[in-house]
Amino acid sequence: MDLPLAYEAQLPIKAGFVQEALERIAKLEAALEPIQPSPWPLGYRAAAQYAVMPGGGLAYRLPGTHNLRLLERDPLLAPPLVRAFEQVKLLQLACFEVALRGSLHEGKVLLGLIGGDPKRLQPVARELLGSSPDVVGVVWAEDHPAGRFRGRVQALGGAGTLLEDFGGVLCSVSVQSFAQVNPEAAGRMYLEAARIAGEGERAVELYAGSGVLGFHLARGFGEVLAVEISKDAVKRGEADKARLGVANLRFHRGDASELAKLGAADLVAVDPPRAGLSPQTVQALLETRPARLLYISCDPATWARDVGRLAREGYRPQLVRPYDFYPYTHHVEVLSLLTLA
Ligand SMILES: C[S@@+](CC[C@H](N)C(=O)[O-])C[C@H]1O[C@@H](n2cnc3c(N)ncnc32)[C@H](O)[C@@H]1O
Repeated sequence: MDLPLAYEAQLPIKAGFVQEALERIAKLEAALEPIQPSPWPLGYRAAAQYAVMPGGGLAYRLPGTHNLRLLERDPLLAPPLVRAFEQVKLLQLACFEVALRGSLHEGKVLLGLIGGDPKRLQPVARELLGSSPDVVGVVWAEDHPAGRFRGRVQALGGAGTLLEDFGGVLCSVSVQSFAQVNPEAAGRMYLEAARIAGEGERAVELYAGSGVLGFHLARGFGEVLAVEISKDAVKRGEADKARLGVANLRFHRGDASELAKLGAADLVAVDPPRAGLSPQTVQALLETRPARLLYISCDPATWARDVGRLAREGYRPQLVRPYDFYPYTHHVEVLSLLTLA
Protein backbone atom coordinates (compact mmCIF):
# COMPACT_ATOMS: atom_id res chain seq x y z
CA MET A 1 0.00 0.00 0.00
CA ASP A 2 1.26 3.53 -0.82
CA LEU A 3 1.34 5.59 2.37
CA PRO A 4 0.95 9.32 1.70
CA LEU A 5 3.27 11.82 3.35
CA ALA A 6 1.97 13.10 6.72
CA TYR A 7 0.19 16.44 6.28
CA GLU A 8 2.72 18.49 8.30
CA ALA A 9 5.52 17.13 6.09
CA GLN A 10 3.76 18.31 2.91
CA LEU A 11 3.81 21.98 3.89
CA PRO A 12 7.58 22.72 3.74
CA ILE A 13 7.79 20.87 0.42
CA LYS A 14 5.08 23.11 -1.06
CA ALA A 15 6.69 26.27 0.36
CA GLY A 16 9.91 25.00 -1.27
CA PHE A 17 8.19 24.85 -4.70
CA VAL A 18 7.35 28.55 -4.39
CA GLN A 19 10.80 29.56 -3.09
CA GLU A 20 12.52 27.60 -5.84
CA ALA A 21 10.27 29.09 -8.54
CA LEU A 22 11.06 32.59 -7.27
CA GLU A 23 14.81 31.96 -7.25
CA ARG A 24 15.23 29.84 -10.39
CA ILE A 25 12.51 31.20 -12.69
CA ALA A 26 11.94 34.79 -11.52
CA LYS A 27 15.63 35.09 -10.54
CA LEU A 28 14.65 37.02 -7.40
CA GLU A 29 15.72 36.78 -3.78
CA ALA A 30 12.82 37.30 -1.34
CA ALA A 31 11.90 35.72 1.98
CA LEU A 32 8.51 33.99 1.94
CA GLU A 33 5.92 34.47 4.65
CA PRO A 34 5.15 31.14 6.38
CA ILE A 35 2.87 28.84 4.38
CA GLN A 36 -0.76 28.88 5.59
CA PRO A 37 -2.05 25.33 6.05
CA SER A 38 -5.54 24.26 5.02
CA PRO A 39 -7.93 24.35 8.02
CA TRP A 40 -8.74 20.69 7.17
CA PRO A 41 -6.09 18.33 5.79
CA LEU A 42 -8.78 15.92 4.52
CA GLY A 43 -12.47 16.43 3.77
CA TYR A 44 -11.84 19.95 2.41
CA ARG A 45 -12.94 19.79 -1.24
CA ALA A 46 -16.23 21.50 -2.14
CA ALA A 47 -15.84 20.70 -5.85
CA ALA A 48 -14.63 17.62 -7.76
CA GLN A 49 -14.88 15.95 -11.16
CA TYR A 50 -14.89 12.24 -11.95
CA ALA A 51 -14.94 10.05 -15.02
CA VAL A 52 -17.96 7.74 -15.24
CA MET A 53 -16.86 4.06 -15.50
CA PRO A 54 -18.46 2.23 -18.46
CA GLY A 55 -20.23 -0.29 -16.13
CA GLY A 56 -21.09 2.33 -13.46
CA GLY A 57 -19.09 3.94 -10.68
CA LEU A 58 -16.91 7.06 -10.43
CA ALA A 59 -13.20 7.16 -11.24
CA TYR A 60 -10.16 9.41 -11.30
CA ARG A 61 -8.41 9.70 -14.66
CA LEU A 62 -4.73 8.89 -14.08
CA PRO A 63 -2.57 11.87 -15.11
CA GLY A 64 -1.39 11.85 -18.73
CA THR A 65 -3.28 8.65 -19.63
CA HIS A 66 -6.80 7.49 -20.51
CA ASN A 67 -6.62 4.95 -17.64
CA LEU A 68 -9.28 5.15 -14.95
CA ARG A 69 -9.05 4.25 -11.25
CA LEU A 70 -12.41 3.31 -9.74
CA LEU A 71 -13.03 5.07 -6.43
CA GLU A 72 -15.02 3.57 -3.57
CA ARG A 73 -14.69 6.87 -1.73
CA ASP A 74 -12.74 10.12 -1.99
CA PRO A 75 -11.17 11.22 1.32
CA LEU A 76 -10.58 14.77 0.02
CA LEU A 77 -14.33 15.50 -0.26
CA ALA A 78 -16.11 17.74 2.26
CA PRO A 79 -19.08 16.15 4.12
CA PRO A 80 -22.01 17.20 1.86
CA LEU A 81 -20.12 15.93 -1.18
CA VAL A 82 -19.26 12.62 0.50
CA ARG A 83 -22.98 11.87 0.81
CA ALA A 84 -23.65 12.96 -2.80
CA PHE A 85 -20.72 10.81 -4.01
CA GLU A 86 -22.23 7.75 -2.28
CA GLN A 87 -25.53 8.30 -4.14
CA VAL A 88 -24.11 9.24 -7.54
CA LYS A 89 -21.63 6.34 -7.70
CA LEU A 90 -24.56 3.88 -7.64
CA LEU A 91 -26.36 5.45 -10.64
CA GLN A 92 -26.15 4.14 -14.19
CA LEU A 93 -25.22 7.37 -15.98
CA ALA A 94 -25.09 7.57 -19.78
CA CYS A 95 -22.55 10.38 -19.70
CA PHE A 96 -18.79 10.77 -19.76
CA GLU A 97 -18.00 12.73 -16.59
CA VAL A 98 -19.72 14.10 -13.51
CA ALA A 99 -18.87 17.32 -11.67
CA LEU A 100 -19.93 18.00 -8.07
CA ARG A 101 -20.07 21.47 -6.53
CA GLY A 102 -21.14 21.73 -2.93
CA SER A 103 -21.61 24.45 -0.36
CA LEU A 104 -20.26 23.94 3.15
CA HIS A 105 -22.48 26.83 4.24
CA GLU A 106 -25.72 25.27 2.97
CA GLY A 107 -24.67 21.59 3.23
CA LYS A 108 -26.03 20.96 -0.30
CA VAL A 109 -24.62 19.84 -3.64
CA LEU A 110 -25.08 20.64 -7.35
CA LEU A 111 -24.36 18.00 -9.97
CA GLY A 112 -23.11 18.43 -13.54
CA LEU A 113 -23.47 15.59 -16.07
CA ILE A 114 -21.03 16.00 -18.94
CA GLY A 115 -21.54 14.36 -22.34
CA GLY A 116 -24.32 12.06 -23.55
CA ASP A 117 -27.86 13.08 -24.46
CA PRO A 118 -29.66 15.47 -22.06
CA LYS A 119 -33.06 13.88 -22.90
CA ARG A 120 -31.81 10.44 -21.85
CA LEU A 121 -30.28 11.88 -18.65
CA GLN A 122 -33.41 13.80 -17.63
CA PRO A 123 -35.17 10.84 -15.89
CA VAL A 124 -32.14 9.95 -13.73
CA ALA A 125 -31.72 13.64 -12.81
CA ARG A 126 -35.38 13.86 -11.78
CA GLU A 127 -35.17 10.66 -9.76
CA LEU A 128 -32.04 11.87 -7.95
CA LEU A 129 -33.57 15.27 -7.17
CA GLY A 130 -36.70 13.58 -5.85
CA SER A 131 -34.85 11.11 -3.60
CA SER A 132 -31.63 12.86 -2.47
CA PRO A 133 -31.53 15.08 0.62
CA ASP A 134 -28.18 16.48 -0.59
CA VAL A 135 -28.28 16.97 -4.38
CA VAL A 136 -30.50 20.00 -5.08
CA GLY A 137 -29.69 20.87 -8.70
CA VAL A 138 -28.54 19.08 -11.87
CA VAL A 139 -27.23 20.51 -15.16
CA TRP A 140 -26.13 18.79 -18.34
CA ALA A 141 -23.12 20.07 -20.31
CA GLU A 142 -21.95 19.23 -23.78
CA ASP A 143 -18.63 17.31 -23.99
CA HIS A 144 -16.72 20.16 -25.65
CA PRO A 145 -13.19 19.97 -27.12
CA ALA A 146 -12.24 23.31 -25.48
CA GLY A 147 -12.96 21.86 -22.01
CA ARG A 148 -15.62 21.27 -19.41
CA PHE A 149 -18.56 23.72 -19.50
CA ARG A 150 -17.17 25.56 -22.57
CA GLY A 151 -20.10 24.45 -24.76
CA ARG A 152 -23.88 24.20 -24.29
CA VAL A 153 -25.18 23.87 -20.71
CA GLN A 154 -28.79 22.93 -19.95
CA ALA A 155 -30.58 22.81 -16.60
CA LEU A 156 -32.09 19.35 -15.88
CA GLY A 157 -33.85 20.48 -12.70
CA GLY A 158 -33.57 22.05 -9.25
CA ALA A 159 -31.32 24.93 -8.14
CA GLY A 160 -28.64 26.50 -10.34
CA THR A 161 -26.58 28.08 -7.56
CA LEU A 162 -25.78 27.72 -3.84
CA LEU A 163 -24.39 30.24 -1.37
CA GLU A 164 -20.90 29.67 0.04
CA ASP A 165 -19.02 31.51 2.79
CA PHE A 166 -15.68 32.93 1.59
CA GLY A 167 -14.09 34.75 4.54
CA GLY A 168 -17.39 36.06 5.89
CA VAL A 169 -18.85 37.06 2.48
CA LEU A 170 -21.66 34.85 1.18
CA CYS A 171 -21.18 34.39 -2.56
CA SER A 172 -22.97 32.16 -5.04
CA VAL A 173 -21.32 29.08 -6.55
CA SER A 174 -22.43 27.01 -9.54
CA VAL A 175 -21.22 23.75 -11.02
CA GLN A 176 -20.34 25.34 -14.38
CA SER A 177 -18.01 28.23 -13.52
CA PHE A 178 -15.04 28.80 -11.25
CA ALA A 179 -15.08 29.17 -7.48
CA GLN A 180 -12.26 28.09 -5.15
CA VAL A 181 -12.53 24.41 -4.16
CA ASN A 182 -11.42 24.88 -0.52
CA PRO A 183 -13.72 27.69 0.70
CA GLU A 184 -12.33 27.88 4.24
CA ALA A 185 -8.68 28.13 3.14
CA ALA A 186 -9.62 30.54 0.32
CA GLY A 187 -11.66 32.70 2.72
CA ARG A 188 -8.55 33.24 4.86
CA MET A 189 -6.56 34.15 1.75
CA TYR A 190 -9.19 36.68 0.51
CA LEU A 191 -9.12 38.38 3.92
CA GLU A 192 -5.33 38.68 3.90
CA ALA A 193 -5.35 39.78 0.23
CA ALA A 194 -7.74 42.64 1.05
CA ARG A 195 -5.62 43.61 4.08
CA ILE A 196 -2.36 43.84 2.11
CA ALA A 197 -4.11 45.52 -0.84
CA GLY A 198 -4.78 48.44 1.49
CA GLU A 199 -7.01 51.36 0.53
CA GLY A 200 -7.42 53.71 -2.40
CA GLU A 201 -9.81 55.36 -4.83
CA ARG A 202 -9.98 52.66 -7.47
CA ALA A 203 -9.01 49.01 -7.86
CA VAL A 204 -9.31 46.82 -10.97
CA GLU A 205 -9.58 43.07 -10.47
CA LEU A 206 -8.65 40.95 -13.53
CA TYR A 207 -9.70 37.28 -13.85
CA ALA A 208 -12.33 38.12 -11.26
CA GLY A 209 -14.65 35.10 -11.50
CA SER A 210 -17.84 36.15 -9.70
CA GLY A 211 -15.89 38.87 -7.85
CA VAL A 212 -15.35 37.12 -4.50
CA LEU A 213 -12.07 39.00 -3.99
CA GLY A 214 -13.73 42.15 -5.37
CA PHE A 215 -16.35 42.09 -2.60
CA HIS A 216 -13.51 42.02 -0.05
CA LEU A 217 -11.59 44.80 -1.89
CA ALA A 218 -14.74 46.96 -2.06
CA ARG A 219 -14.38 47.64 1.68
CA GLY A 220 -11.09 49.51 1.15
CA PHE A 221 -11.54 51.13 -2.28
CA GLY A 222 -13.93 53.82 -3.52
CA GLU A 223 -14.64 51.76 -6.65
CA VAL A 224 -13.71 48.24 -7.76
CA LEU A 225 -14.03 47.09 -11.38
CA ALA A 226 -14.14 43.28 -11.73
CA VAL A 227 -13.14 41.99 -15.19
CA GLU A 228 -14.09 38.43 -16.12
CA ILE A 229 -14.56 36.50 -19.35
CA SER A 230 -17.12 33.89 -18.25
CA LYS A 231 -20.77 34.86 -18.75
CA ASP A 232 -21.98 32.54 -15.98
CA ALA A 233 -19.47 33.95 -13.45
CA VAL A 234 -20.44 37.57 -14.26
CA LYS A 235 -24.15 36.69 -13.99
CA ARG A 236 -23.56 35.20 -10.53
CA GLY A 237 -21.44 38.20 -9.53
CA GLU A 238 -24.17 40.65 -10.58
CA ALA A 239 -26.74 38.69 -8.55
CA ASP A 240 -24.39 38.62 -5.51
CA LYS A 241 -23.80 42.37 -5.83
CA ALA A 242 -27.56 43.03 -5.77
CA ARG A 243 -28.12 40.62 -2.82
CA LEU A 244 -25.16 42.01 -0.82
CA GLY A 245 -26.01 45.64 -1.70
CA VAL A 246 -22.40 46.46 -2.68
CA ALA A 247 -22.81 49.58 -4.85
CA ASN A 248 -19.09 50.29 -5.44
CA LEU A 249 -18.26 46.99 -7.24
CA ARG A 250 -18.93 46.90 -10.99
CA PHE A 251 -18.50 43.98 -13.39
CA HIS A 252 -17.08 44.19 -16.90
CA ARG A 253 -17.41 41.08 -19.04
CA GLY A 254 -14.25 41.04 -21.12
CA ASP A 255 -10.66 39.95 -21.55
CA ALA A 256 -7.99 40.82 -18.96
CA SER A 257 -5.80 42.21 -21.77
CA GLU A 258 -8.28 45.14 -22.12
CA LEU A 259 -6.84 46.63 -18.90
CA ALA A 260 -5.23 49.65 -20.57
CA LYS A 261 -8.71 50.77 -21.81
CA LEU A 262 -10.30 50.54 -18.36
CA GLY A 263 -8.84 53.65 -16.70
CA ALA A 264 -6.23 54.24 -13.99
CA ALA A 265 -6.21 52.28 -10.75
CA ASP A 266 -4.29 52.49 -7.46
CA LEU A 267 -4.26 48.70 -7.34
CA VAL A 268 -4.64 45.99 -9.96
CA ALA A 269 -5.41 42.47 -8.69
CA VAL A 270 -4.89 39.41 -10.93
CA ASP A 271 -5.82 35.77 -10.29
CA PRO A 272 -5.31 34.00 -13.64
CA PRO A 273 -5.77 30.31 -14.49
CA ARG A 274 -2.71 28.00 -14.42
CA ALA A 275 -1.30 29.40 -17.68
CA GLY A 276 -0.64 32.71 -15.89
CA LEU A 277 -0.87 36.13 -17.54
CA SER A 278 -1.07 36.30 -21.33
CA PRO A 279 1.71 38.34 -23.01
CA GLN A 280 -1.00 40.90 -23.94
CA THR A 281 -2.08 41.23 -20.29
CA VAL A 282 1.55 41.70 -19.16
CA GLN A 283 1.90 44.36 -21.86
CA ALA A 284 -1.29 46.10 -20.67
CA LEU A 285 -0.02 46.03 -17.06
CA LEU A 286 3.27 47.58 -18.15
CA GLU A 287 1.41 50.33 -20.03
CA THR A 288 -0.88 51.01 -17.05
CA ARG A 289 1.86 50.66 -14.39
CA PRO A 290 -0.33 50.49 -11.26
CA ALA A 291 1.65 51.35 -8.10
CA ARG A 292 0.42 48.14 -6.42
CA LEU A 293 -0.15 44.77 -8.07
CA LEU A 294 -1.77 41.94 -6.14
CA TYR A 295 -0.98 38.65 -7.88
CA ILE A 296 -2.77 35.45 -6.76
CA SER A 297 -1.74 32.26 -8.53
CA CYS A 298 -2.42 28.52 -8.48
CA ASP A 299 0.79 27.76 -10.41
CA PRO A 300 4.15 28.85 -8.94
CA ALA A 301 6.01 28.31 -12.25
CA THR A 302 3.87 30.65 -14.39
CA TRP A 303 3.57 33.10 -11.47
CA ALA A 304 7.39 33.22 -11.21
CA ARG A 305 7.71 33.67 -14.99
CA ASP A 306 5.35 36.69 -14.83
CA VAL A 307 6.87 38.11 -11.62
CA GLY A 308 10.35 37.85 -13.18
CA ARG A 309 9.16 39.73 -16.28
CA LEU A 310 7.46 42.43 -14.15
CA ALA A 311 10.57 42.72 -11.93
CA ARG A 312 12.67 43.56 -15.01
CA GLU A 313 10.29 46.51 -15.50
CA GLY A 314 10.58 47.83 -11.94
CA TYR A 315 8.15 45.78 -9.79
CA ARG A 316 9.41 44.24 -6.53
CA PRO A 317 7.72 41.57 -4.38
CA GLN A 318 6.74 43.07 -1.01
CA LEU A 319 4.99 39.96 0.31
CA VAL A 320 4.82 36.38 -0.90
CA ARG A 321 2.78 33.83 1.06
CA PRO A 322 2.03 30.27 -0.08
CA TYR A 323 -1.37 28.88 0.90
CA ASP A 324 -2.20 25.20 0.94
CA PHE A 325 -5.64 24.98 -0.67
CA TYR A 326 -5.06 21.40 -1.87
CA PRO A 327 -3.63 19.01 0.78
CA TYR A 328 -2.52 15.57 -0.49
CA THR A 329 -1.91 16.99 -3.99
CA HIS A 330 1.19 18.72 -5.40
CA HIS A 331 -0.74 21.98 -5.95
CA VAL A 332 -0.05 25.17 -3.99
CA GLU A 333 -1.60 28.66 -4.14
CA VAL A 334 0.49 31.86 -3.92
CA LEU A 335 -0.59 35.27 -2.64
CA SER A 336 1.80 38.09 -3.55
CA LEU A 337 1.97 41.87 -3.53
CA LEU A 338 4.33 43.67 -5.93
CA THR A 339 5.02 47.38 -5.85
CA LEU A 340 6.90 49.72 -8.19
CA ALA A 341 10.44 50.31 -6.94
C1 LIG B 1 -8.33 31.12 -10.98
S1 LIG B 1 -9.91 31.77 -11.44
C2 LIG B 1 -10.04 33.11 -10.29
C3 LIG B 1 -11.43 33.61 -10.04
C4 LIG B 1 -11.63 34.54 -8.84
N1 LIG B 1 -10.55 35.47 -8.63
C5 LIG B 1 -11.90 33.74 -7.58
O1 LIG B 1 -11.11 33.77 -6.63
O2 LIG B 1 -12.95 33.05 -7.53
C6 LIG B 1 -9.55 32.50 -12.99
C7 LIG B 1 -10.72 33.21 -13.65
O3 LIG B 1 -10.23 33.87 -14.83
C8 LIG B 1 -11.22 33.80 -15.83
N2 LIG B 1 -10.51 34.04 -17.11
C9 LIG B 1 -9.78 33.17 -17.84
N3 LIG B 1 -9.21 33.79 -18.89
C10 LIG B 1 -9.58 35.10 -18.82
C11 LIG B 1 -9.30 36.25 -19.60
N4 LIG B 1 -8.52 36.16 -20.68
N5 LIG B 1 -9.82 37.42 -19.24
C12 LIG B 1 -10.63 37.52 -18.15
N6 LIG B 1 -10.93 36.47 -17.36
C13 LIG B 1 -10.42 35.27 -17.68
C14 LIG B 1 -11.82 32.41 -15.64
O4 LIG B 1 -13.12 32.34 -16.23
C15 LIG B 1 -11.86 32.30 -14.12
O5 LIG B 1 -13.07 32.80 -13.60
